[in-house]
Amino acid sequence: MAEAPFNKHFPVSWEELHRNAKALAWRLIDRGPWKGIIAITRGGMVPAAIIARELEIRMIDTVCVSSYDHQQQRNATVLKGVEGANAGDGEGWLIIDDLVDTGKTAEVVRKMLPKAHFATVYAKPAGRPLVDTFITEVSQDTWIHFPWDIELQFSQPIAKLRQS
Ligand SMILES: O=P(O)(O)OC[C@H]1O[C@H](OP(=O)(O)OP(=O)(O)O)[C@H](O)[C@@H]1O
Ligand code: HPA
Ligand SMILES: [Mg+2]
Repeated sequence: MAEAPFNKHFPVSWEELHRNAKALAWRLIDRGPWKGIIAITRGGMVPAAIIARELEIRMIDTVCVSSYDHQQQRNATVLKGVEGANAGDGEGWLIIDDLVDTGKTAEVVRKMLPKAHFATVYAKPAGRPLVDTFITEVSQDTWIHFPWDIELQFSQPIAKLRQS
């Protein structure tokens, strides 16, 4: 498959992620009570932890899905479904992921838990119809760099960038 054309880059700091995940918790609190959270690994575990803390939810399970090698999308492969939580058709449960991009991951997980409420911090237009609640939309050609994938490093002065 050809490399996806991500023309724009959107780095997210830990503070920004925390603030946005907390904003998501504010949106979700009045739609509960929630029986528990299903976090989509791995990216969903960080916002899921923040939301669980804010909503005082201690029942948390995971659905383990893998669909990207860095920016290269593969088929969404389910490595583990919901096991311990007894979530049934998902009624009253929250599914949390960091983002929806093409919506492939969301599609697979929605089939497993059709009545669950699917929430993400970020959404791109193609995935947006599959999410019930999200906080920030970015364009389809933007790659979001999460804080766990990046580190502080030297940045060229703008003048130097102009010269190259
Ligand atoms: O809407 P989609 O096009 O399916 O993309 C969104 C999914 O891709 C990323 O996960 P990834 O499979 O890269 O695994 P990770 O969470 O372990 O990084 C992200 O965390 C979402 O789960
Ligand atoms: O924009 C993205 N950023 C990080 N992981 C992703 N997985 C799909 N799209 C993205
Ligand atoms: Mg993921």
